[in-house]
Amino acid sequence: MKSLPLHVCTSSISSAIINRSYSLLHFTALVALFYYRLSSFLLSKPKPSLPYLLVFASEMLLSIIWLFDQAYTWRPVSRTTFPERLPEEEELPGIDVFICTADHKKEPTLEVMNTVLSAMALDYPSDKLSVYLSDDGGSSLTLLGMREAWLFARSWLPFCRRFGLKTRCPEVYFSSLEDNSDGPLHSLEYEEEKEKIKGKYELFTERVNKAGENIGSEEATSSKDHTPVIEVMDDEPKDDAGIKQAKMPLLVYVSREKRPSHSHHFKSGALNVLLRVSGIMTNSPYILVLDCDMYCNDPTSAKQAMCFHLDPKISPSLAFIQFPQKFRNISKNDIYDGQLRKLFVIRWPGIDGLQGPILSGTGFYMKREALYGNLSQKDVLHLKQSFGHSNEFIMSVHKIYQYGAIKNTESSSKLQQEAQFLASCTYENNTLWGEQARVAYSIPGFHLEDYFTGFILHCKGKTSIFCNPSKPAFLGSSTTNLNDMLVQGTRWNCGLFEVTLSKFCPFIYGLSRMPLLQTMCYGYLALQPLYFLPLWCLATLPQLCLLNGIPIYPQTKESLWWSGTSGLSPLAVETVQWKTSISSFLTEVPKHFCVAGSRGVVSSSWFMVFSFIFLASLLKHLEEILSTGASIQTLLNEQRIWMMKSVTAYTYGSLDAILKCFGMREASFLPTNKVADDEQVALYQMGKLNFQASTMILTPIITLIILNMVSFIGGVARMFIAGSWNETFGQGPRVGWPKRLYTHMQIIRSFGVTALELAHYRPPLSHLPPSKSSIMKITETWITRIEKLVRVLRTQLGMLARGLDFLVKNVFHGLPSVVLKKDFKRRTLCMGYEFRLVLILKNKRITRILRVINHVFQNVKFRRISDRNFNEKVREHSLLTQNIIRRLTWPSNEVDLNSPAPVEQVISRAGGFAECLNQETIFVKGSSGASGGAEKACGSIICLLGGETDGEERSNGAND
Ligand SMILES: O=c1ccn([C@@H]2O[C@H](COP(=O)(O)OP(=O)(O)O[C@H]3O[C@H](CO)[C@@H](O)[C@H](O)[C@H]3O)[C@@H](O)[C@H]2O)c(=O)[nH]1
Ligand SMILES: [Mn+2]
Repeated sequence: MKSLPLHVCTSSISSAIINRSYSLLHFTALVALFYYRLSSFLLSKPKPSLPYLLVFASEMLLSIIWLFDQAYTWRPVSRTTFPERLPEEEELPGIDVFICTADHKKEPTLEVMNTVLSAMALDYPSDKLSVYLSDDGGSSLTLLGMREAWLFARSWLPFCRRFGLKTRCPEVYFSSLEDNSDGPLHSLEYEEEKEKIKGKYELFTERVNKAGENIGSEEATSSKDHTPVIEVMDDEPKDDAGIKQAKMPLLVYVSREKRPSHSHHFKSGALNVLLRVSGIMTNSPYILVLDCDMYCNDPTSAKQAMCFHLDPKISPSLAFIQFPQKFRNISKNDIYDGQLRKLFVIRWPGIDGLQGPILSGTGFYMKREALYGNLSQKDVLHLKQSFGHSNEFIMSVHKIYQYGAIKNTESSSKLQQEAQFLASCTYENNTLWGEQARVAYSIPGFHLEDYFTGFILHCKGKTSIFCNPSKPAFLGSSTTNLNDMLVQGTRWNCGLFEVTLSKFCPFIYGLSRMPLLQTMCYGYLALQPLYFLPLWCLATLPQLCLLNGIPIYPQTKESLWWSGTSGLSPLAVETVQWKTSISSFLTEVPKHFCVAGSRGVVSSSWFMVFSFIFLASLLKHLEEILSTGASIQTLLNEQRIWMMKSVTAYTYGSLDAILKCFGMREASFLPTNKVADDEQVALYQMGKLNFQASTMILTPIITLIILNMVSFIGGVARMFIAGSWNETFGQGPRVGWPKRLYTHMQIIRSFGVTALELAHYRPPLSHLPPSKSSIMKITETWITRIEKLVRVLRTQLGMLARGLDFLVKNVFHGLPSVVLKKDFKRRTLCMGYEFRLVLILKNKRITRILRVINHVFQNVKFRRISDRNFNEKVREHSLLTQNIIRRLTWPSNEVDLNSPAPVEQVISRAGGFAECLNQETIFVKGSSGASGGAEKACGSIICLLGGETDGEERSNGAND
């Protein structure tokens, strides 16, 4: 038994593979995008407009945030625990449960008490369990509620234990009784007992509610100004005399001292007080922290957590076990993404495979020692500096768990005094509380204690574990309306961004202390508030540009003509004259800049990269959604709420943080409203967005919606009226014949072109020295008049080609293959000279043309390339021209206009051939029907290459 593991960790290999391949692909595309952006920025004249630069910056920021997010997907794991293998109950360590409440109006006392009761009823030895409630409101109602809860617990806990209830939050248990499968069914004893308990529960609720009505509003000020109140619930029952009392966990009410002149550090302050007070009372080695609305849904969570804490292999560095935040009030549609799906379903299991999940505020079992920090070799003076002046507490820091001290009535008044001292608001002055470890709030006015405390712990080399059993361990209440959700989001993002702006910025403070991937995870959250910048840009700029007809992408008048020959039909590409500026640019800059040079020129096909990035991220999101069993609707909801959050919560959060940083804003923590409003809940359940929100929240959202609608309608209308489609979408693919740009087919084709480009990791002509690139300088109308083409080519080539050999060596050098394609259906023959030169000849008499071609290439000295690595098909294509020409009857299916050889093959090729493979293609189009156009074309090529032909053909193309 002992040797069996208490828990196992399974890493999901398949999803790691999917995630990593996606990341890699997407990353490549992003690099391509920046390459394009940068090059078109360098090349475009005049320099791009401000909107262009802003859009560029937005894309950069989005990509950086995306990159950090990838760390979460690197190594997702899941864990299983075996609580039945834990040691005997007597050997289990103690647990102190900390519950925080702050405001009895927003956090109904009855609900808080239900959380308290469910924690007391945890399936854990009662003498090892203690529950502390911190009441920041200092409300007499809460104290009264605690006393009542204590009384009710006397009946409730034995009932739970006796019948082994699985639901131990009384409210939930009684409200779901009809469909409750808990307890031994049909047992008369159980039914009887249940009715009795139900009566007691009703009595309990009645008393609490009545007290709530009487309390009035006199408490408003007292919540900010009162002495510490600490009360241990232990009144002995008088009425049930004779019945042997069941063991009960300790229950303590703590309301720390509050003074308007002191900062109280919100929840972190409250938790630190509990840490101290519990230290001198029970000093349990483990601590469970709960929000007041988060009840224990699965009583076994404590034992599950112990499966990790008690594993000697991992426990030395282990700081806490984090359970996911789950919510009882999520509707099926979950329009506000209240369940924070991405966080707890994707990110936390992901980071669990690294150093461990980020602390999430509630539902975690923390090792007390981890919060105290390094205690070794410290003298009393140091300890006092660090922990304050309570001797009792300093002793507790070193003491192991000692339960029962407070049962002794004599010492209990002393203890009470000491506890009050520990809960006073001056106790922390001139100590290290809030710094180092503890519950950290080193940043003035800081309230995001969870993220920050976890961060500090991880920086100290501690680890954490994410435990996500199928039965939710804890259930809380989520926000169910737009306003609350965005207010809460503002608070979180303000906190996150405050850390980013402080000296604890994860990129600086974390990087040297944590592994890179873990830092990236923290970094993602640190940057998340900044989503607001790109979203504001992208939600306004393109729209305004569309409306005003300003092309947002730089218009490149020059466009390199080239074509791809992937599986798609051969493309003809518009030729636009290169401007001399660019040509000279090309000749002047070093070769790799030539890449940039030609790149900007082919802006069109980069449309593909944009589409890829967009589609890939959507598809990945979809994959995540489907693989975790969520619905498509969830995807839509998440996208929508992300955009809404970006323009509101993230925006205000970041601004708040910046203002706080400059001391222009006071710290505040508005607890989330936990009182359900029936009307709101009804709307939420129906899946309707509730727009009853503050103007602060609504203004940006509505403004943007209107702007987008107006721009879209206005922009499209304007384009139709003015016919300025091309200008506006100047970035669209410029593939096709002149004058007939932008047909849908050409747009589709351009995808193929870009795909090829991507496959080769380089733009067209990038391999050529600038001087040779200029061969491609061709005038606009070449395509319509073959003679003109030839003339141009001749003049261009003439500069270089002093002879055929020279030409072959310098221009077509290293081109390994001739590619042929015969398309019987369209009756075309396509012949490519390693994609550099392709002839498309419409002809019925193919053999005749072949003869001509044969003639052309007879004069060329071909080299045979040696390449053992080529696969069969490519090898076939790599044969020299003669070989192919010799076989006048083609093997019909085998010879295909192949797509370019895969990059590695090209690279491995000897003799510099690697330099040469690319897809530049010259098309010569002739029609066989009309007066031997094909022959003419061939003749032209022959002339071009310096071959000899009969006079007729020559006279057509070579007059000048
Ligand atoms: O001055 C304060 C303010 C709040 N709280 C308590 O803190 C808890 C969380 O407050 P809530 O209003 O529910 O905020 P949420 O945004 O729902 O809480 C999330 O975010 C907080 C950080 O902003 C974390 O502390 C929480 O654990 C996490 O659930 C509640 O129990 C409050 O009673 C205090 O004790 N003192
Ligand atoms: Mn909450």
